[in-house]
Amino acid sequence: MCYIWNMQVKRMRETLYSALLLQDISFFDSETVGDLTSRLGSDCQQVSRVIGNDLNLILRNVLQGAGALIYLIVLSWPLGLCTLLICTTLAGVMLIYGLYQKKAAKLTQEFTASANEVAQETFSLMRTVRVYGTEKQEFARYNQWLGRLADISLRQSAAYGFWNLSFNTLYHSTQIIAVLVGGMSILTGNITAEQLTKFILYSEWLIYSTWWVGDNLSSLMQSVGASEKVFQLMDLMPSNQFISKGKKLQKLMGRIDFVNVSFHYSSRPTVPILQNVSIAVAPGEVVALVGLSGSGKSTLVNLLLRLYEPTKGQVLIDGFPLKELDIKWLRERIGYVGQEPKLFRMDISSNIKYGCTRDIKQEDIEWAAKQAYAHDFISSLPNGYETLVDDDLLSGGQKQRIAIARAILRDPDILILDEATSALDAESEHNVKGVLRALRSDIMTKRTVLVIAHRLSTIQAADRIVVMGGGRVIEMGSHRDLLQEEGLYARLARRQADAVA
Ligand SMILES: Nc1ncnc2c1ncn2[C@@H]1O[C@H](COP(=O)(O)OP(=O)(O)OP(=O)(O)O)[C@@H](O)[C@H]1O
Repeated sequence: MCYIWNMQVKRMRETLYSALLLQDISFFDSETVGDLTSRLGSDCQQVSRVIGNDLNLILRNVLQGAGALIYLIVLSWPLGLCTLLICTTLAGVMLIYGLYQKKAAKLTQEFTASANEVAQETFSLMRTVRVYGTEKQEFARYNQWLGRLADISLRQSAAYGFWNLSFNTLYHSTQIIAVLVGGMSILTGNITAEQLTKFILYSEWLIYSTWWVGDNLSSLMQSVGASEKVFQLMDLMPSNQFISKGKKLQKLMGRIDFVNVSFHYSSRPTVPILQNVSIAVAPGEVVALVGLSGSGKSTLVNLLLRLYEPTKGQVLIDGFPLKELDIKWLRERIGYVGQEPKLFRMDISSNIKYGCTRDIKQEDIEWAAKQAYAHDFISSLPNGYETLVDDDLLSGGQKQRIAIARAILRDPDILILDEATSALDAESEHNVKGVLRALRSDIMTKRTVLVIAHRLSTIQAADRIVVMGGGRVIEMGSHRDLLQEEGLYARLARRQADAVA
């Protein structure tokens, strides 16, 4: 038992390692959360059972059956061959049954993963479900998968019944044949009554061994069906960025060049997301990316973070292709605040110092929180910085301020803000913008900043504004220049001004 448990933990560790530490982010785009979690849970359990239990029992019964068969043939070869024929038929039925179980196990895993996915999605989107009153629809969606699972298990029971019937029929046939053929052999004096009794006992032994092998083989096949996906995952080649040791520069200056970059997501190979994008960002420059929703701004940032590789062109940092740089070293020097910061279920201090590799003191954490205007609300929480964060505890703006504090504490050479202030009220946004301005203007810690924002008021002071449309750069310049150009930026700025008025 302990051995099987250890095996299971080992498989779970290997599976998680393979997914988390060796795969690119695109791997997670193509997998559902339910599928991945069931691989870690029930699939790994099945794999351990194969190694720890089924194989052992199969081997023991094969040896026992082979011994019994040899003894039977020695006792009486015609009777031995009849029993062998029956056992071969039984093995044939067993094989078909085993293959069916393998297929059924695979479907069971898939349906369980889909059911888990629906349950996880419903629980995480509970507010939306409540507000839209779709509890019954969600229940029906879940039930639909459970129905499929029930259907499969019904078929599995029917197959088991067929297998049991075949076994019983063939088992009793052996006894009938033994009595008939054996009785005639006694009459003709070929064997003695004692030999026939031994024969019946050993043939029972053989057929039971065959049954045990069959039973364990079918559960082995089920495990193989379930474990295929675990092994597929463990066999995946690790991503290049984790195996090749790249360059570590003495100092990151913060120059960024997107050179003729084109990109599409592998899940939608026919939809170009970026087309021949070329942008050069000087060290210490603040560049804002604006454009309509879906124009590819976040994707460009994803390429800079090397979450995806460009399909054409390249991204250079300080003149070096991203691929040549040590990815861990580079990411340690980049601060990133995303659109909807999700916090970890840890205390606030741990969330702020998350991913920081240098030695951090509590004063540093509080300093960063003060800079991000998060200190006051954190202090008012019952346990202050020790408060455990759960998703309902903090508002969107408060989470965003914690994420900004995390980026500030990192003291990055390149700061990326993807709609980082979208959830803040006007006053907090003004305050945080002040901090971000200070962060980049400090001569000692001058850093390159890439800002994505829909609220154009956020980025007016940027050194340069890049306007994107349909995956291309369509305008570039300062706020004032772009207003004069009368293009998309000017139109967007006018619309936002109208909306405020
Ligand atoms: N992981 C993904 N797989 C497939 N397509 C994706 C993925 N992420 C984004 N896309 C698609 O890429 C396009 C560009 O998305 P992106 O998030 O880069 O736009 P954006 O300009 O940042 O939009 P927004 O301002 O709304 O955040 C969209 O059409 C989006 O549907």
